Amino acid sequence: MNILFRFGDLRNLSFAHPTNGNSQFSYPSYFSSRFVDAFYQGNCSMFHIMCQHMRFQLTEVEKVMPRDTFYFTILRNPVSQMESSFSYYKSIGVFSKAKSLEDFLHNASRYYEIKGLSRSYAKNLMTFDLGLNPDGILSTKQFQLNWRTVETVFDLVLITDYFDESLVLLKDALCWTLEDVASFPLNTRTNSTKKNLSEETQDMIKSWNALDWQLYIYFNHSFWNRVEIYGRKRMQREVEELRKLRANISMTCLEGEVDPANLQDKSLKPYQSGIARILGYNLKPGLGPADKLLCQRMVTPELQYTHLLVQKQKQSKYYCVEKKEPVTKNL
Ligand SMILES: Nc1ncnc2c1ncn2[C@@H]1O[C@H](COP(=O)(O)OS(=O)(=O)O)[C@@H](OP(=O)(O)O)[C@H]1O
Repeated sequence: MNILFRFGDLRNLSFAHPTNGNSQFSYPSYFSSRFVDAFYQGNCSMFHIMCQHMRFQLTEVEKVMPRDTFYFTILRNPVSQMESSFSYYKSIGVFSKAKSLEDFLHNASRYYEIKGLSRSYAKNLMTFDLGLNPDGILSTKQFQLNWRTVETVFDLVLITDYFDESLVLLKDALCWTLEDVASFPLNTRTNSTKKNLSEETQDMIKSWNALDWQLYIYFNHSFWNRVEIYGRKRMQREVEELRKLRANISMTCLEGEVDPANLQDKSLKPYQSGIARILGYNLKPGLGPADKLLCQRMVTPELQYTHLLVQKQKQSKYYCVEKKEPVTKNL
């Protein structure tokens, strides 16, 4: 999200933000155009970028975004995702009574309620967020239906586990530069709040999240097909370049990644959730004004950056993107 925020911020592009300064579009409800600031108020017809948390619903997103919008999403291995989700949302509804992730998995039918408000965090989270049914039947046809829906809607599906390769494919698809996608990991947890999982627990997570697991396997495969088409050597070269660039920016900007208690600038403290301790960054002292702005933006957490962009957009009286006529294709 930080990459999109910075790209739009630098170019004064307009963002579709959630109403009332929220960072989510009334999640876990399905996305609705009513949840978009300015659009709801009728001040602005179209936006350049929409990237905040939502449960995706194409028909409503299409009301807000231009016809030629590029849609992309990112999937993650459901095993590490569930471990992360449990630590982020341990204190709420669905996980609150479970003594551990293992306890939750062993007694899932007791803890998980299909109508529960926080159930999205506990089962097939990606399937849910993509607007599909997380409690769907486990059949080959259902898996295929999910793959096909996702690949019809999204122009590009990235994989968190290959973050740098993903960034290279993204910048290529959008005709951006490596500078545009150079970024630091954000929302990283301290090691003490990460848990190593046994083989047995990993297998239980895969079968509990079978719809996500099938999505992940399919798109992991299609991701590497795309890399093949891009060129393995070319990919390797560009990933190396990206890592060098990140290392250089890090030398300029960062003193280090630290526990939130040790942050010098408290305004850069990431939101802390559940039992997770989310790390932040201390910037190098004595940065010049231009470097300071760039460095600060690169480590500004999601909630604070959203607030900055909302304020900026309000002051500029909502610059809008013209709604273009639909392109009729010969089908
Ligand atoms: N660059 C990069 N490469 C690989 N992984 C990364 C990167 N940046 C963030 N992360 C990991 O993503 C997890 C947080 O995801 P999000 O930023 O989407 O969080 S949130 O949903 O907005 O709360 C969180 O995972 P966990 O640490 O396992 O919880 C981050 O560590």
